[in-house]
Amino acid sequence: MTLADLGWNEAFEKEFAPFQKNGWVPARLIRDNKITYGALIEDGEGGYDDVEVVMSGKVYHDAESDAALPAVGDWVALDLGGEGEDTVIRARLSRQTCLSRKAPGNSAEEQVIVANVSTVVVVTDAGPDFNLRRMERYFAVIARSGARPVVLVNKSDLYTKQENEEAAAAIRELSSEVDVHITSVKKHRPLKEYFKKGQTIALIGSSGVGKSALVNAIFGDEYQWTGEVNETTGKGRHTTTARELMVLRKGGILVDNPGIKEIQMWTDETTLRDRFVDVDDLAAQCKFLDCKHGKDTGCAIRAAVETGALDAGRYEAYLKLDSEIAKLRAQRKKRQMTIERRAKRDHRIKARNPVDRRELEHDLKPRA
Ligand SMILES: Nc1nc2c(ncn2[C@@H]2O[C@H](COP(=O)(O)OP(=O)(O)OP(=O)(O)O)[C@@H](O)[C@H]2O)c(=O)[nH]1
Ligand SMILES: [Zn+2]
Repeated sequence: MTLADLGWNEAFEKEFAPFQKNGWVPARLIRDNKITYGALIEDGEGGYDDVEVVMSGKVYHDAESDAALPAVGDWVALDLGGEGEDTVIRARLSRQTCLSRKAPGNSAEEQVIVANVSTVVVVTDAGPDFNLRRMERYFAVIARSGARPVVLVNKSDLYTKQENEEAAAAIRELSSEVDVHITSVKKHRPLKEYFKKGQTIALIGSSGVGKSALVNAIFGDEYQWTGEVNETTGKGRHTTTARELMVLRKGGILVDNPGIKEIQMWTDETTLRDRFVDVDDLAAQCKFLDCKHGKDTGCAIRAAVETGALDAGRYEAYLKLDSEIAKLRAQRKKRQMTIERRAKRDHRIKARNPVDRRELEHDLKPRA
């Protein structure tokens, strides 16, 4: 195992040269804990070590926004420190790609999900999951990241050859950049081809399209990819020691991080809303701002249904929209963990600065 297996390349090497002179070592961040980060470094014996590291005050102060702070997937320069000292991130190398989304409630703020992703694989099917609008949104997110877009039209065994091919062709129409493959859990070779040494791969797509099944079909013997946080305990595999980047023995690095799911749910919600822009426009004309569009006086939506301007079926679907969105949001809430971590940034950052952290630990100690 070398740095190249972790995604290291010439451009990083070049940028790192001045740091090397300080005796710092390159490391890739694979985990974002509350207080620390997890990082992989070479162990000098052909393998790598998983170490807990903290950020230097300088790295924090130099960051102009949250998005500029080190994130999972970043390459950093580590100061290993002496006996009993913290291992400290002294610098973050430039990102070659960056998968991110806009933070909720603050469209100007960018949330970095994973840095230095080579390929984002969107999994869908030719059946109920097929939605070109949503696909466009995925493509927009991927294009912004700089990663390579790939789409798998999965579960091909459940649809006719023609259905699969039409779905694939329609997706190719959306983007000339994208590689589209027809796959099934029995025919997963196309996905496997992207797992090359040093390549970082993220899989995205609706629940139940077969992401876990595909990954398990390829790597099942070395890694059981559950794809989901355990619903009942809320803990699942995302414990403090979980790796959000999995280095696979056969080559490639799999992104396994709750933020990916965030992107997907946000995309779903926007797509859902988007189907009803015309009804939303009508709603703006209702007499009362809090109109429930039921028996309320002056409801512009009901009026449109009565005149036949709006289809009754669409009206029913629109009334369900809020509850569908509420359902999506409830799912999202389960992942609030990640977002809360970011909201507590200052506290956490403080905690990452070794000097401040000692103070903080002192403050947090129960008083005698
Ligand atoms: N027939 C058929 N079934 C499949 C295929 N791929 C996955 N499935 C089944 O679809 C179901 C859902 O698959 P998962 O791999 O759990 O889906 P996922 O995308 O990981 O879903 P989340 O973890 O909720 O995001 C499982 O019962 C799989 O066995 C396929 O190619 N063909
Ligand atoms: Zn109304």
